[in-house]
Amino acid sequence: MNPDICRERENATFNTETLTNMLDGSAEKTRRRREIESLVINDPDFQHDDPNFMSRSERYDAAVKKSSQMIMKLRDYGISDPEEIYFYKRTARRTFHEAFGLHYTMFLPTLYSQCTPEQQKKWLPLAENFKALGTYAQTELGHGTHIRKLETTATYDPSTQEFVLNCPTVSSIKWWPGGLGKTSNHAIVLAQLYTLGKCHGLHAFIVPIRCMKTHQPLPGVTVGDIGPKFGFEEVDNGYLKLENVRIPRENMLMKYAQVEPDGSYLKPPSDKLTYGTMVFIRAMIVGESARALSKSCTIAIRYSAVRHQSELRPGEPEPQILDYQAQQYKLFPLLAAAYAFTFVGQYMSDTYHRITGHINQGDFSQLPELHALAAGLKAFTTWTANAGIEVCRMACGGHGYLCCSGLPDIYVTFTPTCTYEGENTVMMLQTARFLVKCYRQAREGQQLSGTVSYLNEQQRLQPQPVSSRPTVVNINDLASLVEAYKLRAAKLVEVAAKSLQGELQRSISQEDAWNNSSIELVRASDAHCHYVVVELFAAKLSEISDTAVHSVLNTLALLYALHGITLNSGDFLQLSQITQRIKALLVEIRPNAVALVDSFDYNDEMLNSVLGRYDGNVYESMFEWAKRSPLNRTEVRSFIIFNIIQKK
Ligand SMILES: CCCCCCCC/C=C\CCCCCC(=O)SCCNC(=O)CCNC(=O)[C@H](O)C(C)(C)COP(=O)(O)OP(=O)(O)OC[C@H]1O[C@@H](n2cnc3c(N)ncnc32)[C@H](O)[C@@H]1OP(=O)(O)O
Ligand SMILES: Cc1cc2nc3c(=O)[nH]c(=O)nc-3n(C[C@H](O)[C@H](O)[C@H](O)COP(=O)(O)OP(=O)(O)OC[C@H]3O[C@@H](n4cnc5c(N)ncnc54)[C@H](O)[C@@H]3O)c2cc1C
Repeated sequence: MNPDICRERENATFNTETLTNMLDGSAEKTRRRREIESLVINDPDFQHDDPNFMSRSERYDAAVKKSSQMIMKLRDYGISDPEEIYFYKRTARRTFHEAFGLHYTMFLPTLYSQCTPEQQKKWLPLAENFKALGTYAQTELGHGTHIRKLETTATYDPSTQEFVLNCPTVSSIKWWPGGLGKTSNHAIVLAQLYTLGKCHGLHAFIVPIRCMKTHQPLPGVTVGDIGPKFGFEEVDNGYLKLENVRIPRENMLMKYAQVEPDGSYLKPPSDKLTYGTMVFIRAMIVGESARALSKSCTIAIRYSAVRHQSELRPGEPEPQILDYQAQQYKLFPLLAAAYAFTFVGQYMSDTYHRITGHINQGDFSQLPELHALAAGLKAFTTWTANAGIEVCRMACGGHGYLCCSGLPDIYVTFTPTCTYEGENTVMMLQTARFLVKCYRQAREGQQLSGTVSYLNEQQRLQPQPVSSRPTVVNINDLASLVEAYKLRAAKLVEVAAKSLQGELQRSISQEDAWNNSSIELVRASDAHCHYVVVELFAAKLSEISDTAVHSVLNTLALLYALHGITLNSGDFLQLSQITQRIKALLVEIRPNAVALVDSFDYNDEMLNSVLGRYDGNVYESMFEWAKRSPLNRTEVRSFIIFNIIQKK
């Protein structure tokens, strides 16, 4: 064990196991999670070479094999709890996505949430036993964001009681769905529903695309892989062109909207229920932001504890780079954000399941807030985590740029979360739409609830414009900082609403006024989400009984909130002493940095990083990894070079 990293652990002021248990929910949950992870770690079937040493085709084949192995093994172990399945899978897939990912994350959830009981009776056994292997095909070449303009059509033929599916133009070819190119034999296809000559907008259909026996494409189906990408090399994101493909009427997902045998259309309680799977994934992505950022912090901080470089004081030994204030200022606010997002991810998941429970009982009243919250927090946390992973990579110097550091793979796998499941700017604008509506309701005296109730509070407290009030902050008191973020959010929502109002008074259209206020609208949503994160971090602290853990997390929460003020100082009165306070907090966190990342409890296999190894023996393992590179399998690779040298 590296002596530096041993010393770091000896210097910690809290018990990492206590914090790990808190993050898991209990000591028993930690035990069970580790037990499941060890099933993968000790399984020779999952000991394979680094995918970075493989070609794309080899990586895809290996991913399919791994997905298949996981299915068999989970069955053999009798593991069926969704959270335990997730622990097993994330250990096995390490930093990469799995070939059957979309089947689990979107195909099955769509069947669960949008099929009638009769349709579930038919399709769930097929899908849960992987006879029907599916994906979620919504995006087209011409449209990803603007789904109301998707062009694929599903036209009902009452004479045969079938839907006829077509991609009428090049721009209507389905493009991007994960697992579509080579893996899936079915797809949930989002298409414009036409019946009795009328278009009823976007609806979801189960479409067989490959023969369940031969896996060959079915008649009228052109399908394939879209080619190499920035990352996601294990995933066969694909294209799908449908030409007069006929499916039975019963293949339209009819829990909310129906087409009768005669073609008559029964509309849903809300036309946004078709968008339900997207809200689910957005809500789950918040937790993924926390995991990607916490992994990156674990790697960068452990490496920074064992890396010695440069000279702090003449004549003294080279210090640990973690002792540089600049290095701490890079990494510790990200560590704080990783904890903040861990708590927000738990809150978002709980809120999603609570509200969808009400929706399943027919209460749709909280759907708008769920949509706005999931959209905003997905954008806010992925933007922060995406940038943070890069900071962690660069904080590791040259070695961070090696694939064996784990950081490039974390980055290329995570970065599309800013785009897929709702491009982040578009998502922030969706949240702004909800905030402006709530602001107007508060002005009219309506009582708001949930995460926007502060808009009432600000109206009641002081009638004058929020923006005219000074932001006085007690920088040592988290409650005071929460208030500052609340006031900032209220101020920026008001600024955005007034910008819209001003544009409208210039008698331009609502749509142009909206577009001309987009900068303020995005800033208002960002401020709202930032307040929600700070508020939730503070609320979590009130649940912690262990004084040592409470103290270290309180320090992180203060750092997160104060650092956020310095990043947005224009929205707060730049309090000069904040920087000094931040420096003091960095010093406070320094002895606990490694213990704080240890508490995330990532085993080496899942971290997949020679820099972030638990034992800190980075150089030895880097050298061993490099020697395994395929280029090193022979001493002389290119005889051309050899001949040139000989000719000299
Ligand atoms: C099990 C573990 C899971 C872990 C998962 C994490 C890892 C995942 C790994 C890999 C998976 C990769 C997945 C990627 C898959 C995809 O990308 S699928 C495709 C995703 N595509 C999108 O997200 C499209 C984005 N665009 C839209 O959602 C919509 O076009 C829009 C919301 C931007 C606009 O919709 P539109 O119908 O035009 O509505 P508006 O006119 O803007 O607003 C009208 C009202 O509708 C409300 N609304 C909009 N969307 C929703 C919704 N989803 N739910 C509820 N309500 C919604 C909106 O607020 C408006 O309401 P008001 O009129 O009252 O203001
Ligand atoms: C790795 C990966 C996996 C994917 N998997 C799937 C999948 O499984 N299934 C599926 O259906 N799709 C999938 N997608 C597609 C993904 O959902 C879309 O790419 C995403 O929704 C963004 O849409 P777009 O590509 O049309 O971007 P665009 O909307 O064209 O974005 C381009 C720019 O236009 C801006 N813009 C667009 N509209 C507005 C507006 N109203 N106001 C202001 N600015 C705007 C955006 O902010 C952005 O800056 C995947 C994509 C990726 C990268």
